Amino acid sequence: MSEFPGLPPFPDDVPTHPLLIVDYELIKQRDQSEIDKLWKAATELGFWYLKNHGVDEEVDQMFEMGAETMRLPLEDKMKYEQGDAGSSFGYKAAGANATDEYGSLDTVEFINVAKDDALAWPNKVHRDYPSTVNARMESTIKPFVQKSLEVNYTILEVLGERLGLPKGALERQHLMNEPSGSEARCIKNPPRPGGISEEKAAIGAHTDFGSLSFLHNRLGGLQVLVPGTTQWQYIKPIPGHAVCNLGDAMAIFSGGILRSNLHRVVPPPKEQGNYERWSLVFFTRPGNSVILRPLVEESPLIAEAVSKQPPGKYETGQTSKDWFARRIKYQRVRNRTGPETWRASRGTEHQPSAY
Ligand SMILES: O=C(O)CCC(=O)C(=O)O
Ligand SMILES: [Fe+2]
Repeated sequence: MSEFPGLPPFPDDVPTHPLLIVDYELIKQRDQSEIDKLWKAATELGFWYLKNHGVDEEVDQMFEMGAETMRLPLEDKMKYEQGDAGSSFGYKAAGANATDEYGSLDTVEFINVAKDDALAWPNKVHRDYPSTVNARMESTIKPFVQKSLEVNYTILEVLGERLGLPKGALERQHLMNEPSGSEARCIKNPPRPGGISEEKAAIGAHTDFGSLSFLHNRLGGLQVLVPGTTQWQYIKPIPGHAVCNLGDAMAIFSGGILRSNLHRVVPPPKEQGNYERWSLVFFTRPGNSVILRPLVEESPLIAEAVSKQPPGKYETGQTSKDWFARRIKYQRVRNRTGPETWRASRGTEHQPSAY
């Protein structure tokens, strides 16, 4: 099937950027040519499609959970708002984040559920959630989180091997029992009927903060800025194909061998713009105490890559927790004083002096 039921197809005459398609079943079997393909995608663009991941049913249920949550009155949702201190867990109202240095407002609502809260449920690690989240924590969110973790950890393990890291080296940066910023996010963007400029971003240009993002979407809107080009290009959603992308932590751990690429979300193209856009992401992020720096002592390949870069590049001096909190905090418009606030929220797309 090439289309999503009930939604108009992605228009034929809008250019898209083709991603490499990686087969998760073959990755699990450690098929070498599939791993070569994953490596090419991870080092060149940092984005790829992932098929045969086996999470489609849980994804559908997560979209139901998201719809139930977003239908709650705004005042109920605001009781669970993520706040301005640099935590992303909970609800984010539309317009809470800037999308650029001028302070333009984003248009999306998020419900973010911490992996730690989902796995510990009914115990609490980080915070409380709306009733619609609690009601589905056991039946929907926990299975989605568990399956997504399995997919992401498998991919990280394979990338770790290719980076020449000893077994378990990347896993130690993502210890399952250490609290982290890992989270499931359901995103709603309202219909944006024709006439609204494509440039009116729903989510501004950014790199992801953590290690690996596992994304599911049905309408267009996601765009990437391919290295060496200046034109944003759409990624076309394909049924049964998730989109995976690497975040800043993996670019840093690998000394820049792996790519954390800029992307953004704009209104879906043409007729698709008349529909609500829903997307769902699982973000795997390093443990809170992990210092973000290249793993040079553990891999000659990474040591060599770092030796070719300006000294200190990727030595952030920040823990994963602080890196993440900084990026979240300074994109909040309530913390904005001027363009410097936006710059303070940036990731590896900026030079170390901007960290
Ligand atoms: O909604 C999408 O397609 C992408 C969302 C995204 O980039 C993010 O939440 O970091
Ligand atoms: Fe993103």
